[in-house]
Amino acid sequence: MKLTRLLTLSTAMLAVLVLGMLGHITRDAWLHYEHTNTGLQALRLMQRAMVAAEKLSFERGPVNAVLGDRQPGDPARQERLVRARAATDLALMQLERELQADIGAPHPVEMAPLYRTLAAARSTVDQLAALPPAARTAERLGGAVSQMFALVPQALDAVTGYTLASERAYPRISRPLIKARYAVELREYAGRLGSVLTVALATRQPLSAADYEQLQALRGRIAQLRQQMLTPGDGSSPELVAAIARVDDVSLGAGKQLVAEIEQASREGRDYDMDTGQFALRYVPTMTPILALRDELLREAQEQAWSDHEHARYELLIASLSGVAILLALTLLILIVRRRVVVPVLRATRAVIRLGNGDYSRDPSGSSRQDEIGDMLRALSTLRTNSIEKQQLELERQRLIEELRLRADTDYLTGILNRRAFTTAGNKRLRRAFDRKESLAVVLFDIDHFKSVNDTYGHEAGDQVLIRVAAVVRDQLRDGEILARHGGEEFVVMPMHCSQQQACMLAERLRKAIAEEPLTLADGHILRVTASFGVASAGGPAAALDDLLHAADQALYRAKHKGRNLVEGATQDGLTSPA
Ligand SMILES: Nc1nc2c(ncn2[C@@H]2O[C@H](COP(=O)(O)OP(=O)(O)OP(=O)(O)O)[C@@H](O)[C@H]2O)c(=O)[nH]1
Repeated sequence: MKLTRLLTLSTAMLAVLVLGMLGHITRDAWLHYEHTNTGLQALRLMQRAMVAAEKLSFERGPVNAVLGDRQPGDPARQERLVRARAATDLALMQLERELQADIGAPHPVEMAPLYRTLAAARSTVDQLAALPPAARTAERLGGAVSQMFALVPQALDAVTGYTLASERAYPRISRPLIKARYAVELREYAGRLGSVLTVALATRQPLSAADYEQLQALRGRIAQLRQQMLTPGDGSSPELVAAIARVDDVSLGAGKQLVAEIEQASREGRDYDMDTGQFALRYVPTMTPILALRDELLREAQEQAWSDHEHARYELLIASLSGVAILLALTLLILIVRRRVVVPVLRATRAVIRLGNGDYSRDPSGSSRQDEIGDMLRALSTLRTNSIEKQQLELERQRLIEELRLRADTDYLTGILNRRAFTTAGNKRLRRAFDRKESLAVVLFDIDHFKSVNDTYGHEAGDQVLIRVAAVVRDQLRDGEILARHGGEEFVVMPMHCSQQQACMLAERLRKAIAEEPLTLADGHILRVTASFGVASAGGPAAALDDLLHAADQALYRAKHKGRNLVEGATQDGLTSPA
């Protein structure tokens, strides 16, 4: 697998793994954060439901006052009832508005039935209050009070439901929430304690046996709730301890005392020194410390919930930022590896391939990096330099070999082929002519009276004559026609395939050219030389080169003998067949 492909695959796999892991962590953090958001909303709903329950409890005070009032009633009492009902309606409306938002859990309160029950209870109260006091029988009064009692449990159900939802999101606030709910219940039962007296106070009758029983049960429940509010050493804050002390002092102290006084008067058969309205005016304020206690507990729970919520938000932020940082770091790492390792390695690979193919055009070094890759590139650069030197040496060697070969084949004086080279080239051409069944001829010529040139003008002049004659003949020949110095002042020509007659014609042309060419010597002398030619050809069954040369030599001898400066062709007798 190619390195780039491997890197791409590894990068993709790593990215998938890291993204998956980061996605999982961030999703968890997000879900936890969402969970705490839901918890906060549940907490708000719980508070609203608590306030609604409290207002429903509170409304019973003015109701009792109106039910025990004369006819026509006291406007102040009416006014207090109107205000209490408005406060209840506002609390219920706020609860309903809060419910509009979806918290992702079934709502434990149905507003429509609550509104219906409330409307019915209020209607009963208003009808009863409109009657003359004598017509308000204990039974009817008890029914109205019971209808008012029935409202609060519905709100308390909502409180319980939202308390559980809040606890799920914030397990740590479980204890203050439960205690706050106890406080709401405490307020309700303390209220009921006063409401039990309504019938007796309104009708100016002693408390019934059922009233005593109910009072007893309520006191037991209140004592139980009080017990659960504060257990020794449970780490409650000083503010909470103070709030409970105030409940003990005011609600459970003064409030209970007021109820006990009415109860005492009832037992003794005395007339009550207050009606329902006066009782409510004194009794209802004693329950305020319970609400203060509830608010203190809620404040504690809220603080804790906000702290947990902030922590969840912080964790989500950290998870998101860490994810982004890890992704950035990974991307940077991959880019660095790609730039600093993969790309140079690929460059080095291409350089090695180039060097292997003998392409030294580019230097792979080009880098001042001090790591292993830099070392490798420098080593490749050195290899390239060495290879270039080696290549140059090889070229030089080839050139020298070629030069030596040329020198071995070349006559040192005239620059034309020497006898050895002619023998090789001539034999080759003769074989080819034989294969192709072509005729071939040789022209042998010798400078006439050359000894006298040497003798007259000196050996060097003789050399110049040899050089000039070779040049003159060379100019007369076409490419492919061989000219060689056969020895001394003797030359040989092997034209392209031609007959003896054609060869004789060529020889004649050469003879004329030599004879007509004035030769200027170094000392200024001009002389003319002639040459004698012997021509021999091998047609049909070819002759060996030596035989051809021999026949040509014989013809040349005859030319000399006949007076020189002549062309003489060989006779067929002068040839022998090749072996
Ligand atoms: N200057 C010079 N002379 C050479 C060279 N090779 C051979 N000779 C001379 O060529 C001469 C050949 O002489 P001969 O064989 O007698 O022939 P010739 O004088 O040319 O007379 P014919 O061939 O009969 O016309 C000799 O004097 C050789 O010394 C050479 O390379 N340079």
